[in-house]
Amino acid sequence: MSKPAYQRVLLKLSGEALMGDDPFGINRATIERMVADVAEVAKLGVQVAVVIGGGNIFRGVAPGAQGMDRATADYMGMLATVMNALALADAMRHVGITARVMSAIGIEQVVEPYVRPKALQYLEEGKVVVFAAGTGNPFFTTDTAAALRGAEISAEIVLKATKVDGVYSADPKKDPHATRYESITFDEAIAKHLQVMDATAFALCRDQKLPIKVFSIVKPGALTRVIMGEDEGTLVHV
Ligand SMILES: Nc1ncnc2c1ncn2[C@@H]1O[C@H](COP(=O)(O)OP(=O)(O)OP(=O)(O)O)[C@@H](O)[C@H]1O
Ligand SMILES: O=c1ccn([C@@H]2O[C@H](COP(=O)(O)O)[C@@H](O)[C@H]2O)c(=O)[nH]1
Repeated sequence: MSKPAYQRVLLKLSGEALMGDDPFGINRATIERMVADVAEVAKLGVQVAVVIGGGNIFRGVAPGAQGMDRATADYMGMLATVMNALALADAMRHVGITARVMSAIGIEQVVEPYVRPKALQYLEEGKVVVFAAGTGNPFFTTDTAAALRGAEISAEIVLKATKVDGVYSADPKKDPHATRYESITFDEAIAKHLQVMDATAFALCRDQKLPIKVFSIVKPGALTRVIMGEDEGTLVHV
């Protein structure tokens, strides 16, 4: 069998995708399927760090946050990602994966704080590290947290696992004529205002020469195919 194309990856899991077909929250079958995908690549010896979103629970820019102080709403959003991270680590434990949740916000009774050398140690020990609470700062997103943590841990690539199977010329959920790119440069994605990730995340990855692969978390086997370097999703590159 051929070898994985990467040794260390930063996997950004969409919070929204965790809902499955439910209107909000965490769908059990969906989280179990996602974790099975992660288990498959962890078994290949790939070091996996995860950043989980919070869109299935709360977003600082959601209608429910209207009238709230933005920073307060954003802290709520970050706390939502902590809940998802706990659920994810627990689901991993059920399938025999040792996971460690590290939070960018101090919440020591619940999870340990993010300490970079400790995260690197866990990865080298073969544990999956789940980064919770985004960057720890309001006015950012978990996509930016993925870019930041990916650069910090010297990941070879950021894998954005989402509900769509790549980067399109327009939001494929809104425009049926949108076409998918096989690859696209960071500058092009930013210039065209492609909303699949925020511009801050694109710019950080561009400056750090950290490629991003956008692919579907819903498509069976897609994560393993990406890890094996097979044709899947869209590569965003310098
Ligand atoms: N040009 C585009 N190409 C592909 N997807 C796009 C584009 N523009 C907008 N989108 C939308 O971007 C969304 C990205 O989804 P995703 O759930 O990963 O977002 P997210 O904000 O990172 O989620 P969460 O915050 O829950 O983690 C897709 O659902 C897709 O409809
Ligand atoms: O660094 C961060 C990360 C997230 N937030 C807030 O949390 C929600 C949920 O994150 P998503 O990336 O949208 O899944 C986000 O909308 C922000 O409100 C943050 O403030 N800082």
